[in-house]
Amino acid sequence: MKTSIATVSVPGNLREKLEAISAAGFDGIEIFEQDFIADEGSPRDVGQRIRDQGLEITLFQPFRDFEGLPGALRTKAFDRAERKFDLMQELGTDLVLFCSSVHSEALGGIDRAADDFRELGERAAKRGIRVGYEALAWGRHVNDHRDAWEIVRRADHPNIGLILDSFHTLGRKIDPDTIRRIPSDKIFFVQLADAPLIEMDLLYWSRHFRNMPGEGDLDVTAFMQAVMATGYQGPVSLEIFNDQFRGGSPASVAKDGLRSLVCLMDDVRRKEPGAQVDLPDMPERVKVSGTAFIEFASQGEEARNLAHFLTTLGFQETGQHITKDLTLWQQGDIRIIINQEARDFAGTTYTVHGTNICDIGLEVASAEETVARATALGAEPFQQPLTEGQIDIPAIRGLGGSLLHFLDGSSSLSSVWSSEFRMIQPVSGGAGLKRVDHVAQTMSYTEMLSWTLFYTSLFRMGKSPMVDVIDPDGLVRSQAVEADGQGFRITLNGAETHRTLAGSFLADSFGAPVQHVAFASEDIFASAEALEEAGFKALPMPDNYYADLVSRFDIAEDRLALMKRHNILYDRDAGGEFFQIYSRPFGGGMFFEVLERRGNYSGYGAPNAPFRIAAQKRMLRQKGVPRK
Ligand SMILES: O=C(O)c1ccc(O)c(O)c1
Ligand SMILES: [Mg+2]
Repeated sequence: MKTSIATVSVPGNLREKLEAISAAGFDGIEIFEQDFIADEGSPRDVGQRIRDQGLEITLFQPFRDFEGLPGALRTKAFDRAERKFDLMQELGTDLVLFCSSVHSEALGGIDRAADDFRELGERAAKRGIRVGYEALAWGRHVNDHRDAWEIVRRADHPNIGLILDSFHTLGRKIDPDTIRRIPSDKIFFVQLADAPLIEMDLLYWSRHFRNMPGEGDLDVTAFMQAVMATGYQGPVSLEIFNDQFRGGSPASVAKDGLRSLVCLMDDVRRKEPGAQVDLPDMPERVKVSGTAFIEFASQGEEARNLAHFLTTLGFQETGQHITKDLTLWQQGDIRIIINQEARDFAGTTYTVHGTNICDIGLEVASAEETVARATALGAEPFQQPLTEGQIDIPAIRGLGGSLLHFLDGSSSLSSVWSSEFRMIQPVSGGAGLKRVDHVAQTMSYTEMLSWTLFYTSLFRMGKSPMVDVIDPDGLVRSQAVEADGQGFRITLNGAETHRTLAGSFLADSFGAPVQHVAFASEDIFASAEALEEAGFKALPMPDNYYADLVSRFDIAEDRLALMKRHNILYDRDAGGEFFQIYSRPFGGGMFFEVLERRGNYSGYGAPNAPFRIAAQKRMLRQKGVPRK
């Protein structure tokens, strides 16, 4: 399988783009004409530079407004085509994309366009060039791949073929199965892009919101299944116009591109048994059933404060590591580790971020398969020297360089707690916190799609619709990614400015990955009592909040009084009810949340977010943290 990506998909200048695309491991590029024009090199030099990076030019694009023109305009279009053929020969590529015309004077008619392409095919053939025709979703007369195919079919020339682009087909809600009837030798090239479902003008949507397959809401898998069912064996190429990527890093955009492409093609071969996809085998997405542990890196006074904080949340120190400076804190099924080692991985993250969550342990169906799949998709396996008696737990790098460790039911891994920790007291019920409900990771907005792709390509996890969280000082976008069965949930919070609570945490901690952890209780009121007894101080919520709550929901007086007393926040959706208590901030702006879901409430209390963020900012100011 030949993998390719359009230069327009990657940020930077042409040199930076090529370097990143080559380093990511692509076989080729579609050279977007703008990127070539902006470069100072001659066509020959640029072509050579591309080949020197080990890349092939799979396509030159786009050629606009060719077909259907009358008289002199038609002659001019053919002349223009000849000039671009010259350029292609200098660059060293034989395939060009002609997109359907948007010219105000272009005339319609399938036969007229077919005649133009037949004549163009003759001219192209003399140069050994092939022309692919793509229906832009907003083309003036042709905006559907079925019409483009009919034109190509009637042009009936070996040098004229069809180019398919998932965005134009799926964005117009055209059934991708219509592709199955097209002969594969007439499909010259295939471009792939996904996009979030947003109602807007097709052209604007395409030029600003496309994203990598799997990052959006279009069924790119069904599209590619149909393409592969024809027997197509040509390049599979990403063509992504996206504003977030333009502001991102060339290396990570290119790397994500290859991850998304490999993941897509792996899905395609599983769902479309006839498809011939020559990719190395990899295990399928792995099921995550829960959070095995949350590990903090901390030192000295900060570590003592954290330990005390955990005590007020009902945790008890239950174990100590046999060789390392690690303490284990438990309550219900929750395990928290405080790692005070100065030298190993945790120590390094402490130096950079201060107290932070440096490692999350996940319970998965197979730890070995998780790492095998992650590696096949370009994630970085992690290893550090083991001390005597330490078990080698499979791990990879996750967000912000933090770690994800994987535990499964295999005997060696499941014995880690008993073999590596000396138990000092049994686990108690504490304040009734049962398990980790979710972990909230913070990142810059430009990185959000990347981490969504990371989780959904590795694990059996799905994303829920993005919600806007209104911070008094800016917008934070929040994307929940949830494991099938809901045993592990993560919210990805993308900050656009450092003035938001998420953004200032990110800036102050130099990119620490986790801002808060939420624990699930099965009786929030009992937990609130127990927390109070343990010395926990909730984030105070203003009376205005509760006055508004009673106006929006039917809440009995005595219950409202209890909620007010314990600073319990409330929400309800079609599935059920939701209660939350926030802690006060600690460390560099981290916090905990205690929550109870009743019925099938599936959200995260987004309507409460503006009020609790305002309350958190108030607390931080009272603590003397300057407002940015
Ligand atoms: O937005 C455009 O004009 C444009 C150009 C070339 C393409 O291949 C495409 O899909 C869109
Ligand atoms: Mg295209």
